[in-house]
Amino acid sequence: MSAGQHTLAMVGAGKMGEAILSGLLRAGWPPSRLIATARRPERRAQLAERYGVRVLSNAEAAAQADVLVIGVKPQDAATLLEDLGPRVPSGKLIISLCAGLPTSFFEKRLPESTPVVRVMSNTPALVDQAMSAISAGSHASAEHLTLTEELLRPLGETIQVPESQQDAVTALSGSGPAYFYYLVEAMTDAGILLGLPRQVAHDLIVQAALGAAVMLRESGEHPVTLREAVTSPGGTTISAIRELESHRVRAAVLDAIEAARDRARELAASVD
Ligand SMILES: NC(=O)C1=CN([C@@H]2O[C@H](COP(=O)(O)OP(=O)(O)OC[C@H]3O[C@@H](n4cnc5c(N)ncnc54)[C@H](O)[C@@H]3O)[C@@H](O)[C@H]2O)C=CC1
Ligand SMILES: O=C(O)[C@@H]1CCC=N1
Repeated sequence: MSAGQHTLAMVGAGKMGEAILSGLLRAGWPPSRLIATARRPERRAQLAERYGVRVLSNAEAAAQADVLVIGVKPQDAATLLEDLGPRVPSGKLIISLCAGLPTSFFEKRLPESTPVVRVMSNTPALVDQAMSAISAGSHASAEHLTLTEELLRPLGETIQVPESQQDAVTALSGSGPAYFYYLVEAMTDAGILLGLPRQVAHDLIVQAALGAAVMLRESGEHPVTLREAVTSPGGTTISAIRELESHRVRAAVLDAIEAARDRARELAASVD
């Protein structure tokens, strides 16, 4: 069955859920085949008004949709499934967006043999530039993986990874946009330090980031080669690079991303 015939429920439609729902609508999904659930009444009203999707209870969503995407925080997943898990009818595909939680976490809380696919996406789904990494649980078939890829492809790139790599993917790519925003904030502050108006500094950095990203993707060159092309002998860039090196920024990046990977593991350990 192709993605075009399914009804999808976003169970816990927060930031990621909204990014995915809005992307599916942009890709041509009719609102009648999309369902959202949310805890707060104001959020439920907002989703119905903003997107025209059906906003139902979790149990109604599980009954009516054939693909259930779990978009709650990892810390809320056990509570959600305690109530919902036993009520999920057989034959549904469960797609989890939850950082850290293994497919086995869901499998043990759902009716036997329920197929579960684990996905780590990221917020650039809002502009169809996500990277969604996909792994099969023990009852998910190649068809379930293909269907999940079809669902997510309008939102950006997709890649299949072994589930053992998902915590690393989460640290690198799920959280990745935040690292770039953090760098943009810091670089904008540097522009202000040097006397530029905030908006000018912001615009300069955003365009530099965009240009660098497009060059990385389209040139196929190694980042070192691209950086060397900017770094003139005796010029300005090497003076900045020397400071970055003396502050051990590369080591800080390695440590930061390892800490994010460790946190994904902790989230899983804390809920079992
Ligand atoms: N925000 C991000 O950049 C990314 C988040 N993720 C994962 O996506 C998931 C969602 O993250 P966000 O969208 O940032 O969180 P969020 O807090 O914005 O959204 C979660 C939503 O689930 C709702 N919810 C919680 N319990 C519920 C229940 N029992 N029934 C119905 N709704 C319920 C909350 O009210 C909220 O609206 C998390 O598991 C996170 O690990 C993955 C990749 C990137
Ligand atoms: O910070 C988090 O836990 C989520 C998962 C990846 C990105 N945001």
